[in-house]
Amino acid sequence: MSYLDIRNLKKRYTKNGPLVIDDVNLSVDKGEFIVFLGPSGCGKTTIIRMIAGLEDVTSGEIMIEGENIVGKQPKDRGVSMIFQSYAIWPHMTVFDNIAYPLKLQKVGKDEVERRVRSVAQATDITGMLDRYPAQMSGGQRQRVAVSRAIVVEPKIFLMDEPLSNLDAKLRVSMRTELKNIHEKQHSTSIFVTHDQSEAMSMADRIVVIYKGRIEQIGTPMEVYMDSATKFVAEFIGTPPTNFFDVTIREIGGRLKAVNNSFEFNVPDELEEALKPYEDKEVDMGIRPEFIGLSPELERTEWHLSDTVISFVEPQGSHSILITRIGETEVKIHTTSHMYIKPSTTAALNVEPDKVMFFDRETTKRIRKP
Ligand SMILES: Nc1ncnc2c1ncn2[C@@H]1O[C@H](COP(=O)(O)OP(=O)(O)OP(=O)(O)O)[C@@H](O)[C@H]1O
Repeated sequence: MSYLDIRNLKKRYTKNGPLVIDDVNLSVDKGEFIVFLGPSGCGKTTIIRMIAGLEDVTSGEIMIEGENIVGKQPKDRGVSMIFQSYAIWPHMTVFDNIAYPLKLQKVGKDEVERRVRSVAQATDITGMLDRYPAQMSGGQRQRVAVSRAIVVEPKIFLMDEPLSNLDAKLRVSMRTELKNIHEKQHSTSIFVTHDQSEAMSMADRIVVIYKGRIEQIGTPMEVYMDSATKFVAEFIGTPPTNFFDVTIREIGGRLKAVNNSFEFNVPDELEEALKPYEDKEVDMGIRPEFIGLSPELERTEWHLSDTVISFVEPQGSHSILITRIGETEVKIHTTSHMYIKPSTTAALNVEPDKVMFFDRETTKRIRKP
């Protein structure tokens, strides 16, 4: 049994309405930092509101340390939550804001003093305890909201897009701060975001959610390098994965992924997995950094196509090149500082073990058996 176990969780907002959460299962270990990642409307907020007890569960169980908390009052669940709009009270000092939940729990005065100061140290607002929220910046107010949520030492700390009201620069620095606070407090945290770079930089494990279902659970590197579905490969990474419509065919005794623009040799290790797809259409995905460019027109066994580069977007450390293969726009992320001029003709070769194929119907990755 894990620290938090979510089993067969389902949610309908109305009796005959759609299942907005459709059989979610998740186990979280004590001290983990979990990020729920997915597009707007996929159900992230609904799940954490059900954990917090702010929303009814249609069916399923939410177990914390082996006890099913479904049906319990929010205040009895040992869970704290902060929101996008950090609701702190304007008429109270920072100290009183943080102390408030402890006073509700009738914690003694000395203990309140000790815990507020200890949390304020972790969130780096010790010098501001006598201020009022109006005298603070957005980032500082969000730190007060975090302090107030963690001062009660919750079993689970839930955060619903807590950084989205902050400006871009502060957002990035608050990521590191929140992660630091998490490390110091050893809290078990669930953080909701639709921003994949926020998820990648903060999570121990990412839960990718789409249309009320979990697409994949994994470390940031796992969901990036080993995407389980077409949605995950598309949603994670900037620029996103390039996709091609291809048909699997045997040509000259070799399995190939074919369309009007290329005949690409299926990598050896995927031959067996792709054999049942012969004469069927599948989606082929390649991340922009796994397409190699040869202006000398050198073609390897894993040659995709020759092409003319249409646009170049220099990024300093690398460039993003934009081209077309047939009807498909393709983005290439160069791995060096080399500058390629627009209108350059080049051969595109692929790293064979980085090519992904997805089943058209299930959208799942076709893996070697
Ligand atoms: N109170 C409600 N009544 C009916 N439907 C709702 C209600 N709240 C949310 N929904 C629907 O449930 C689905 C999931 O919504 P939810 O807010 O959980 O998504 P989300 O992933 O958190 O989105 P966002 O990133 O935009 O906040 C959506 O289709 C939404 O329209």
